[in-house]
Amino acid sequence: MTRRQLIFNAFTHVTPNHHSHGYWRHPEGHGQLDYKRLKPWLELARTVERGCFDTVFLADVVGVYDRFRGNGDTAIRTAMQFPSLDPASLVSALAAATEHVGFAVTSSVIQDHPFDFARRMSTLDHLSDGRVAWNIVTSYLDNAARNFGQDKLEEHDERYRWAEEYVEVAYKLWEASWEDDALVADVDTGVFAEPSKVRKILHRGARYSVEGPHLAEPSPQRTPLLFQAGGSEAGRTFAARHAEATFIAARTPESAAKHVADLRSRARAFGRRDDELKIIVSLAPVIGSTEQEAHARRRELKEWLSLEALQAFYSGSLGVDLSDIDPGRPLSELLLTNHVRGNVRAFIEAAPDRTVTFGDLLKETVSGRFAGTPEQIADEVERYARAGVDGFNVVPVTTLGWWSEFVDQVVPVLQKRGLMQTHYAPGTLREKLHGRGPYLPDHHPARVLREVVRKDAAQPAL
Ligand SMILES: Cc1cc2nc3c(=O)[nH]c(=O)nc-3n(C[C@H](O)[C@H](O)[C@H](O)COP(=O)(O)O)c2cc1C
Repeated sequence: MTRRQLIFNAFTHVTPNHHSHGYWRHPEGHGQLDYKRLKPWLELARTVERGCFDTVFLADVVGVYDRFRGNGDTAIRTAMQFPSLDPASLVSALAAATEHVGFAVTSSVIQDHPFDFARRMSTLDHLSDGRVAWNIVTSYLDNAARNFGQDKLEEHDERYRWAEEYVEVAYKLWEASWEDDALVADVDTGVFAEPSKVRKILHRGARYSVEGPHLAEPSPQRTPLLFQAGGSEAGRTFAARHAEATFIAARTPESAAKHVADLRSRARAFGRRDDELKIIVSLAPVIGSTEQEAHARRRELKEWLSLEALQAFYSGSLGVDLSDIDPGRPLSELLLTNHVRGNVRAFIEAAPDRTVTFGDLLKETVSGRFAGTPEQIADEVERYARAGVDGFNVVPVTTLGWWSEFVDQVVPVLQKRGLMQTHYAPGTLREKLHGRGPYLPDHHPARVLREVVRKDAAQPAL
């Protein structure tokens, strides 16, 4: 392969069930109940590093899924992304146990003040020697909004406008507050940092007013590597402008190819090169030593899925209470009714097989599960790579401890085919993924802000 090998993220969530809702009850899923202890996470990080994964990707939501039947009871009863712990708190421990693998932390713009958040990410970037990424999310749960002082979630596109200001504040702190040569630590003169080169950012915007300077000195990457997953018009535009890696929810290579083409043309319109935005899809493989074994295991695992938990999950993430859609009805029938609208209709229309029931679709959709031998899984990876995707969020089928199965059985096949790296490139996470320097390119909006802040700081104070 001429280009860099594909990206592989170990997709996980500090909770009993991330996407395989119901599997905490399965004998192989019990390990996930240890999500609140450090040891299994250290094992996970070491295992995926042994398999040359690019990152441990920590998903997060900051509320309970309370759209289904208008309350959070189902999520609470079925351990559906609940309870959950703070992902950022894990990272310094995982960084101490590893040397190369990166750590992506999900954090919503609705949850932390950007001043505090920027400092926390700079801290983690320092402590991990530049291995941190931020998954920028805008939240989709009303309960999350109410946890942070709002009556309900802001309207969808307004959340992306909010995100624009949020990243602007963070960028100013990361990129523009400290000049590269501000820190001198000169023992003879007693000057640690040069005050004229440590700037206030003087941000005044619709939601935030932040004086600065940034309390953390520049970290190895300054701005953490930027992940994002926007499916909507506003979300795709945001990804095309800011993200260095974006997730797309594609169920077939054909739909992935369309989405890739769309994102590439949007990114080009922002003056970005194609390789500046990596495009990632989910891969949730059930592994078998034969195809029959893999399919039998998949059928067996499917029995453990909790339909209720899935209804609660999709009600929350699609933003529609699905309790009035009979899960036993075939999709073709549902499409005939006017009752199913908006993104639920789009969700059903995108199903490759319309003869299945709605309940089956929910089960099939959890993470795009694929069953096969390691060779067949590698074939599937190749199909998506040919459609133009740059990498995969690998979703563990059962539990925290599942990773050794993938690393021991599938990774060697991927590596043999040149699809996955066999060793890590040196440097920060950004250097490993993008093969250029540790910082964002100078035309990225974060770097452009350096000049804006310099000019603002040069204005005489009023
Ligand atoms: C692979 C993947 C991972 C995601 N992880 C999270 C997450 O951890 N937390 C979250 O709030 N949203 C997460 N999302 C949801 C996105 O942030 C976003 O809300 C969703 O893709 C819909 O995009 P839109 O708001 O532009 O329509 C994820 C989406 C995808 C496809």
